[in-house]
Amino acid sequence: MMDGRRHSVDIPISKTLVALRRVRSLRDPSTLSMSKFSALVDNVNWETNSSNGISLQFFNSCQEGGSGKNCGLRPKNVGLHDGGEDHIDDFDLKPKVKFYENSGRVGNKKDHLYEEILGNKLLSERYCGNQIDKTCIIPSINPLEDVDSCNEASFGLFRERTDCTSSKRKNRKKDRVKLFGAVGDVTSCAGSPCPSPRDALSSRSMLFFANEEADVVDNDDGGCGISCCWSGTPRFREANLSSDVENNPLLYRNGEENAMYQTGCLKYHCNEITPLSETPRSLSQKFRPKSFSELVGQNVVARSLLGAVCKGRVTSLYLFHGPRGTGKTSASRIFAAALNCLSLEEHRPCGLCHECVVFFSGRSRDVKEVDSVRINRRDRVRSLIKKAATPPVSSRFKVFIVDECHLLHRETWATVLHSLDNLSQHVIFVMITPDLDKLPRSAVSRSQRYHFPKIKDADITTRLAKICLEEGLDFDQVALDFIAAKSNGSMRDAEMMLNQLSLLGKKITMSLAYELIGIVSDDELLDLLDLAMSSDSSKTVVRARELMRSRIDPMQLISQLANLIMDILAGCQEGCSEVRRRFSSRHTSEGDLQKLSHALKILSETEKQLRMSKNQTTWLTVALLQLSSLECSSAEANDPKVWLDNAHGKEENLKHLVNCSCEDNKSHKFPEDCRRTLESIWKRATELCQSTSLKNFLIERGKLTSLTVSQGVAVAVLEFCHLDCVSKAEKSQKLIANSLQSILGCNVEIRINLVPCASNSRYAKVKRASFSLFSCSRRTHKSQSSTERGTDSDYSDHMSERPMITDRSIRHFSHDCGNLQTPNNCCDRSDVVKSLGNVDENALSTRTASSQLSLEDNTHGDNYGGQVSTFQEPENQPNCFPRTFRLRRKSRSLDASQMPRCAEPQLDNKLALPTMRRASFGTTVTTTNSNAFCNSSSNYTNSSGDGNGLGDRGIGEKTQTWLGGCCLAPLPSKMGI
Ligand SMILES: Nc1ncnc2c1ncn2[C@@H]1O[C@H](COP(=O)(O)OP(=O)(O)OP(=O)(O)O)[C@@H](O)[C@H]1O
Ligand SMILES: [Zn+2]
Repeated sequence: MMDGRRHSVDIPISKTLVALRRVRSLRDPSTLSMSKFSALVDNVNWETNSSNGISLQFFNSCQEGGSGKNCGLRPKNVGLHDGGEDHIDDFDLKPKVKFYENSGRVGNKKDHLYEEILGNKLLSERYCGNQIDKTCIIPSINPLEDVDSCNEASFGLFRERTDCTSSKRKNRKKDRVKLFGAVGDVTSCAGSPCPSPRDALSSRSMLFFANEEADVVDNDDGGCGISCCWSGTPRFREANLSSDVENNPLLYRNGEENAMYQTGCLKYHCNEITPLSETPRSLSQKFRPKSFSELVGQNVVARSLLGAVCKGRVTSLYLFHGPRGTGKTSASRIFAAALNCLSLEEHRPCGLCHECVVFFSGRSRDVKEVDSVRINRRDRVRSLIKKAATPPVSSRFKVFIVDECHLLHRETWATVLHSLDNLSQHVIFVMITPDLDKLPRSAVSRSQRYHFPKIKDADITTRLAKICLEEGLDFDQVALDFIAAKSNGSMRDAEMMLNQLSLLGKKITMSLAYELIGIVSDDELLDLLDLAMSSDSSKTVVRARELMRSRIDPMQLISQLANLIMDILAGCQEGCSEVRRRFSSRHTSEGDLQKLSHALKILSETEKQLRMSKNQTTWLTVALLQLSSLECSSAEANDPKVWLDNAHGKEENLKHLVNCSCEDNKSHKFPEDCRRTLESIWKRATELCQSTSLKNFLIERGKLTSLTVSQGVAVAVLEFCHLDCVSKAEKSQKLIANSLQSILGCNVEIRINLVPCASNSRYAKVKRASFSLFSCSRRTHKSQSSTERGTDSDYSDHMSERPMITDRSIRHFSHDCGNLQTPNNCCDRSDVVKSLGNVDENALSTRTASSQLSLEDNTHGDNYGGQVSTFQEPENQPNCFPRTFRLRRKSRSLDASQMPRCAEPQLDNKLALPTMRRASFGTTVTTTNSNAFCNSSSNYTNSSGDGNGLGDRGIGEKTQTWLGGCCLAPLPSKMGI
């Protein structure tokens, strides 16, 4: 059966010597040291002659039909001797180095010859189909055998392939001589704890005189790209394993088996391999799950796969997809092992049976991991299919695991899918990808898909704790929680982090984790967020700089801040740290939550900017500063209560800006707060104006009387006492808008009112009600009772200070800033003019007439000192606008056709002009003096007392058409100025 042959191959002497030197470094497989090989090399039968030739005698064993021809020693040649049937003799007598090549596979009949090198017992294994001859002990430890099959451990020195009895091989591998100086699979040697399949390429470096193509490309698979089987395990290394196994051919003892596949890994180093250590490279490798029960957080998948195995209901194409590091590759290997496990128990793979042992030791010939990049070549994929078509060597199934299968070309997919039907039932492809969308639909639909979701933090923590205990690592539970939270559902990431931390040799604590990972602690983060939201600009900037100067990457910081805010908004439920809980309990008001959600928006925008920016630190600082200048656009944010919540003690906070025009001020402090806020904003805005004259002009003549923030747009109402001032302001409106914009951080619409002062005789003469138009704020307006007003000394003072404004001239324009859209809801200019009675038409800017007349939202049922009529908006038109309101002086009612279900407004005859308040959920038309912020009756008197009011003139004869969903509100008194 055995055919020992002797071969001679020409090898340059220098290379030979180098090779031999390397051989000396080979280590003992039983201990992962190469001592045995050193001994072997020491005993190499050197034959030299004067012409610096060197001859080595090797034996190559081919089990089929070898001729036993000896290749003699030749100067400059290395003679490789085939071991033949008398190989033991050969072994004993002649060479000190012998290798046997097992090339025989005829049909289903496979004979394997194994030999332990140098004195170890010769073992042989014979396979007849899937029948394992009981005399067989362990397959394929023949060092040369699986160089061809690219799968198995090889202890090889030189190999001469020309003598292989297979003529096919002869042709293919002619004159190739290789040095295999390693324990382990030379051409694949991937995975845990050996390098991953991607590292297979590095195995090239081990090849000595090799033709690269022949080396890297598997010989048996014709270069199909199959890189290994169970690449995640070290190769067989136990020299005495065979003898152990001999006694117990089908089962290993637990410990041995574990030890076997958990030990050792290889390091490729300049053309040679030296074992790095006896332990796996990382915790991740060491603790790679080896059974379904070890697969954390993937219970459904595990149960389903196990069910398929146990019930024998397996299909030919599986697709494992899901985020990285969630166990797809591990599961595919476990699945492959389970499919071939010989155990009859439910618990499969058992890890004990022959198939399991072979598999986990990385020597299975029926489970292959395929390099999806390499397989893309047409010839390779064909070769793969051809290989798949051959029956399994010893197992029930031939399993091909294709990791990163999204890298397969369409054609490759097509070939694989096409051949699926033709392949036998025993062929199974397990495709793995993190991204299902990148696969052809046909592939997805034909496969059985298994989704591997992100692993829960709690599961990760438990696993980490277990690892720590097994590894004897000291740890703080919170640190593990933290690692789990940072690993984003990836067990691999978590284990990697733990691995890094464990290398420090200290107790695994939070601070260590922060330091190593380069992130900000919760304390620091919340401190920064607090500062940023408190509008303490300088401290915020200082703190942000400190953090970034020390260690933090702006992107990291921004993502941490965003995560933190999300946690707080979510109510700090799961796995939330104590410090976060404390923070969120401090920020419970709706206003705070609005502010936080707006902050989240800013951060997400900034993150995009950061990606493209080189100056990330600056952008981040800008973003942090913006966090304090938030505007809230939601209805809740416009709730006066929210406003009041936020107003106190934070004057400069932009939250103060939210609807400073709100008159729902049961707190008398409100107007004062509001006034101060507006003053402060106005001051800052004017300071930003570059022109000194404009600055002075604005400070002296202008006033910011209202600021309404709605839907991301701030409407600023400015007042000037003189028409000339108005004109001047109009000319500079862009500059003003820009200044305000940079303070408010949002689009600004400017409206300018002419509000003649008492001192201004020219305008004092024309005392008419003034109204201004501004965007609705969706806030409810509740009236104050006159008694309340009476006691409101501030308010009374304020009112008494201000002369009644009777001028009806309106200046109203909007400035389109950026993407601000000015609503198109315009009223007819002539109507406005008409409605204003005897107002000087020229005093109305054309823009006024074309601008939006707003109806301010109000809740149904509100009234203003008994003078207000309220009506609801149509049910089917909540919040809709533009709306049309018709006010008829004659009927003193709203046009019912336009306003269904509206109550008749109680227009006061004496009123000069109806002031429309905003409408959102309900629309209220109030008849009030424009100057009367709170509609006190005294104001009406004053208002009507001028005799120029509409009431006298009878607006009913004229029709006002108001289009638009905003408010018409009296401004001067609003801010209590
Ligand atoms: N579900 C899991 N249970 C236990 N360990 C896991 C799990 N998922 C991943 N790991 C750990 O992470 C390592 C990598 O896992 P694996 O290669 O199976 O992930 P993957 O999903 O295939 O990742 P990728 O898509 O990046 O290839 C394993 O060695 C193991 O230690
Ligand atoms: Zn088993």
